[in-house]
Amino acid sequence: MIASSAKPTARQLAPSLSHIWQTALDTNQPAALWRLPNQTDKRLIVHLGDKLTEQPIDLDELRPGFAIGLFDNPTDPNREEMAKAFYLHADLQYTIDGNGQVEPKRDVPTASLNPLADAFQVRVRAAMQAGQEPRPSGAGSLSAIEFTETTQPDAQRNFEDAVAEAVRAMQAGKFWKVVISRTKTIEFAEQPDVTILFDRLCAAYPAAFVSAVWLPEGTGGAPAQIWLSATPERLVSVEADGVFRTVALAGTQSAYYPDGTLKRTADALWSQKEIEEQALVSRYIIGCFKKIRLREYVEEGPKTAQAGNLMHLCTQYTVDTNAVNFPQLGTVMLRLLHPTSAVCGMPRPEALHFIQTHERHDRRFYAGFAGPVNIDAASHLFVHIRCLKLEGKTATLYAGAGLTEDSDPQKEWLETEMKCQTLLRGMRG
Ligand SMILES: C=C(O[C@@H]1C=C(C(=O)O)C=C[C@H]1O)C(=O)O
Repeated sequence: MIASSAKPTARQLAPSLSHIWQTALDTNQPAALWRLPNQTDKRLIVHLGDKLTEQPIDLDELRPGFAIGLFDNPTDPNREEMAKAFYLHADLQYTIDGNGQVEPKRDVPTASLNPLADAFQVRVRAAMQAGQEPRPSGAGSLSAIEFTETTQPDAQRNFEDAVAEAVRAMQAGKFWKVVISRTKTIEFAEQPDVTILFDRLCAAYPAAFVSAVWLPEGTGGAPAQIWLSATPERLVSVEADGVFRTVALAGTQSAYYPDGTLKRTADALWSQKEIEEQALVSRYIIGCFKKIRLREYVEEGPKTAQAGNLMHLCTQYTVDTNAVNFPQLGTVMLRLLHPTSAVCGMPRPEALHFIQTHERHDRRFYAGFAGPVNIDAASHLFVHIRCLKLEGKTATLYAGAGLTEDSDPQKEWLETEMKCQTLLRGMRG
């Protein structure tokens, strides 16, 4: 017999991303996996210990972790309350490089968590020894992941009725903008490996923030679920050097001509309705700066930005928090901005009320916010759109459209279809 007992290399001994992710699922430990826009490294954290609860998101105080906040959780802008979110601590941290090589970070969690951390590592090793081969990393993975769309016969009519109703309310002067959303359900042939879907989205959308968040049963009283997204919209970020960023993103068109060729961003034409819709979002952000008497911000745009299969109008805002001596700006702006008029409307209370009374689904984390906090001394929170909720083999996709009094219900429906395509195309790989 030819000996096949060559010593395993260090590489073969290292767990793969899917080993660690699967162990988090098997042990009911919440986990978050993400890749920042235009970066190669992916990050994974596992939360050990206590059940997740909603907590105030104070970027200056929280220990490293990942926040995921509900849409329907606005704070009263007149009270000094902080935005709330479910918060996963980075008790175990891993970096996954461009070749799929996993590097654990040697930060020991707090002493009381050590036994849990050890037990987790044992489970990961057991998964490896059980012969679960680490799959090749990257979107090139050949495993077919099949899914079919579930037909929802009344979905289009219900959505268009809600749009027509919103248009009437805006023509009557009740509010100026509202974002109405709908869902689309798909059924996977078998429970998908989320790390493959995540890798595919990363490869398809290098400029997006891509994330997958595992919330075990009972988080916020809900069944076990995984939220997956590839969002183009930054809500609030504060870099290690103290630079604060946010964007006003709105207006949507396909990034392709009808014959399938890609448009250049410079060739995108925008209607008056879209220009006004985006200007409302910009005005809202500037209104927030005014409220806190911040004058020294840099505004760039609006410019056309490509987001996967779509294009949007985007204005970027940056502030040097060191120069203006305002270290809490990120925390304060998160409280003031969420939910922005890009996903809710203006004025916010009226738009929110309309959404709550006219949408037939609970948005949960759709149009909430998600992202790493105090990881490598930086925090990056994104508006949680272009997302889906996975429960077993069933995924619910969410997509919305910003409406003004000039909106056409059928066009808005098509816009939500295009937004659903971002994830559907990306996941097909
Ligand atoms: C609400 C969504 O997207 C938002 C709404 C947009 C619009 O109305 O044109 C554009 C970008 C996003 O700010 C979504 O993708 O579900």
